[in-house]
Amino acid sequence: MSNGKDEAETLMGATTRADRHRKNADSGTKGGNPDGGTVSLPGDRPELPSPVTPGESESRITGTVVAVQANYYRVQLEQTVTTASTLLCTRRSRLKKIGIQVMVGDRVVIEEPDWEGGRGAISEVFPRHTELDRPAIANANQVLLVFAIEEPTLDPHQLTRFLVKAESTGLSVLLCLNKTDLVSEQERIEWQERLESWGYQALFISVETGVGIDAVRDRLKDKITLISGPSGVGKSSLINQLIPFATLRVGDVSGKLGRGRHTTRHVELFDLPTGGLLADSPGFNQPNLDFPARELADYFPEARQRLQEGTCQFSDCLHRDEPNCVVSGDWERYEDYLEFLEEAIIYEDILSQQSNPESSMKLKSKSKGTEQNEPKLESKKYRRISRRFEHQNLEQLYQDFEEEENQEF
Ligand SMILES: Nc1nc2c(ncn2[C@@H]2O[C@H](COP(=O)(O)OP(=O)(O)OP(=O)(O)O)[C@@H](O)[C@H]2O)c(=O)[nH]1
Ligand SMILES: [Zn+2]
Repeated sequence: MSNGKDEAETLMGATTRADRHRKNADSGTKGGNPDGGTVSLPGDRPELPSPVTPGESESRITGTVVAVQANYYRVQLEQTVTTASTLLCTRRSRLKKIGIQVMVGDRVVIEEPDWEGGRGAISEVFPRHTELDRPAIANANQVLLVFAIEEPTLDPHQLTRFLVKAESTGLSVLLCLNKTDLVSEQERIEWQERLESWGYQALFISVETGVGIDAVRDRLKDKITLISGPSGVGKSSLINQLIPFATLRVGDVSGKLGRGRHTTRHVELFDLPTGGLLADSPGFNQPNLDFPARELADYFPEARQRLQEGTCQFSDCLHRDEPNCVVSGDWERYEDYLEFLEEAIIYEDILSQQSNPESSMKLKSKSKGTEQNEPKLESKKYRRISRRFEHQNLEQLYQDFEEEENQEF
């Protein structure tokens, strides 16, 4: 953990420009998504420093942005100055001028607090340890992926898709299997061994009986954690256990209000009584594989390990049928790898069409007589894509266009 003095010297807005801001967020990364949003870390996934720190010795008021609403930022304070634990803040126009955005999860400095009115102004933003695009969140440490072992029956293919999506964030992945009360000990052990062969030490829990909840609590302590998983696995029930007396807030966290078309990138952080913050991650609940194909192997621990132990003959090997490939072969999820690879290649095609406006974009008239490029949809490649995949990607593309239009920056 960096100390306050070091951080003060590199505070964004104090000494840096907007591009430095991005560079800070990306330091220590390898590659990342072409949209620049997702941070990728090296294969061995070192523990990220926790950005949720106790109060600093300096007298400055610091806190963490827990929600963004229009141009207001709700900041949870690190110091208890009065009884107020949060302030509703604006962003200093100086920050806006130099292009520094404020995200949920950012650690910030607050000026001119109005304790009675519960207001303040964000004057500086600390460098980010991580930065995700979807959902938009800074400084997250890990993804808590929740699945049920029964009701719904655990589907290894669906689980793999969620795991790959979670791995693609570059954050640590913590897998949690709920509803163990519904299966025999034998069945639980079989799953445990299977998941270990995939490279995961899963936590087996039952929200119903309370088994394993303390272990989850322990793993979330002092971290910023994104919770993810399909419907009905017990995420809301787990959150209720982790944040007592927060039923109303849990309603928000579980995303029932937050998964609308225009709100999918909004995220809110909730305080864990044992320290740490928990965020819903709406973007992961329909896990599109929206990253370059060559990155996919990094998102399978089994493939990652093979690549650490050996080297493929071709440096650009996609591990399909190339000769002398160290990844292809006899491991359980290799078929999933091959299937996802095709999907990732299609995603790359879509991206390259986007970046080549002449061939792939058409001008569409917008309101007030303006025109805008939009992707042509009649490409042959599109016809080969399954309808569901096509629909999801287009929806995302359109959403991105809309959001860019609406952005104030
Ligand atoms: N038997 C058993 N049932 C559980 C357990 N945890 C949750 N459930 C039940 O599973 C159902 C779904 O739980 P939720 O917490 O709503 O699941 P969710 O993941 O939040 O679902 P969405 O809100 O649709 O995303 C509820 O009926 C819970 O009572 C458990 O450990 N064992
Ligand atoms: Zn290979």
